[in-house]
Amino acid sequence: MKDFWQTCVHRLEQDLPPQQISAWIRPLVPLAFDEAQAVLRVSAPNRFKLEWVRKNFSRQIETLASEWYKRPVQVAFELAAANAAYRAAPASAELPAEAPESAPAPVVAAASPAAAAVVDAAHDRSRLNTDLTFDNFVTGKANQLARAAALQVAENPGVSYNPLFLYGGVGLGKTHLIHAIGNALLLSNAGARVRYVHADQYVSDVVKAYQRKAFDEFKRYYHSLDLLLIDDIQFFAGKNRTQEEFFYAFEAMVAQRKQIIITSDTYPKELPNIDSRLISRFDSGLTVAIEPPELEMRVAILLRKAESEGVTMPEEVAFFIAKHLRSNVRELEGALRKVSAYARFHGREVLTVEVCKDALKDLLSVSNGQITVENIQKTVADFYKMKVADMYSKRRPANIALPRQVAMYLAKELTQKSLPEIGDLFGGRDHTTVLHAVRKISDARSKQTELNHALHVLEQTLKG
Ligand SMILES: Nc1ncnc2c1ncn2[C@@H]1O[C@H](COP(=O)(O)OP(=O)(O)OP(=O)(O)O)[C@@H](O)[C@H]1O
Repeated sequence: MKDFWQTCVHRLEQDLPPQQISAWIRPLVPLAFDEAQAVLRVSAPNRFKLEWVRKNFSRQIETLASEWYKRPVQVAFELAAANAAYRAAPASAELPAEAPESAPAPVVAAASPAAAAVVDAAHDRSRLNTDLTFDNFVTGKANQLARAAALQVAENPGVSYNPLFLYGGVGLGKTHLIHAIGNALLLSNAGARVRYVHADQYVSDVVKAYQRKAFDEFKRYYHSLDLLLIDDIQFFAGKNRTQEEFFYAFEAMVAQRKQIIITSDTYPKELPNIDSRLISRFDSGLTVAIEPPELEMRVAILLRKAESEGVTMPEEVAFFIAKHLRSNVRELEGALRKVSAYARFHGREVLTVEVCKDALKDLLSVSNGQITVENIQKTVADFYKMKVADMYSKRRPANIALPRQVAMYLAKELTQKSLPEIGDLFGGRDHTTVLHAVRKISDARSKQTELNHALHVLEQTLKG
């Protein structure tokens, strides 16, 4: 094992420049070779290094290991024990430790060992996922504006659009794009203070700061950032203390030309239960939508993701999946995982349309249009013993309003219809009424067992 590793490093030294060897290869520690599984375990000192090495050097190391052990060897990278323990600590408990350093680190090129150490530390603090970059973000009509704005902000933080407000439906790449901005900024300026935070986490940080009477530290930390990426801001709804704190952080950062990027499932004026002074701030920079991807883009995404996972996907297969699954990118990723697992399990080396039809049977029956809004209205009306006509009527007694909202929720969940289309099919209601119903039922479902059960029965009935 030791001999192998020495030889491996020696061989890599012949191919790679010395800075890369000292930045990425020397910090690795060979742990063990598992004879039975032919797996070589190697540890990396931190998550950033681990991901970088896995992406950039694992093939070379695997080839060398396979030559040495005379059979195909896989390399498994893991975090060094001390760091694994650090990563496992709850995020919010680390808040005080993340207080800003006194001076920004200098801008450094990412390849030198010193630079690598700075980038590592910055990534660990920032909570960025280094896998989400501009390079692997597929662009099409649906997101080109958002991507262009994101690039612009990554290149000139704090001076172009502040805040940048990105909104769109679930699974369309908002989170991906804001991580890409953070990663790009850290690559060009490893000393930048970047922080990604989900709105929920921010809310719980506010609560903890309140309990520990640590608001000064909390404020100092957030106000000192160069780039704050805050995801899913709709989760601030009704959280008044959080909104107030965020308002101060926002004002302080924008005044110092520090960049704020916000994502949400809807545009600022549509955000329910958010203070109007915050809403007007959200809208004061640039607000851009990310739309659902069009067919060609869905195909491109599937092909790109398949390739990066080492799956050979013929174009006709990608077209088949993309034609049937239209709503979002997360759904496409799920389909790709399902299809490749199915093919592996059934020993089918080549992905074909037939394999996809079998593997995606459940998903396809929903998106094939077998479930229509009319069908949902009838099924829900039967279930609640009311007249179908009340689905379209303007009457609003509670015994009608709830089933109608349930039907709207199911229409959004089980069909490809947009909110305005659903509104039309429910007696010409506004899309905001549908949105309200979808949110209300989805929230109530997570809290009320009885409602959840009813929805489950309805879903099963509709899916056949
Ligand atoms: N244009 C794209 N190119 C490549 N991958 C994408 C693209 N858009 C989305 N993805 C991938 O799809 C998945 C879902 O995207 P993401 O989490 O960014 O969605 P989101 O809009 O933040 O959704 P949510 O509102 O549910 O948080 C991620 O794995 C992401 O990497």
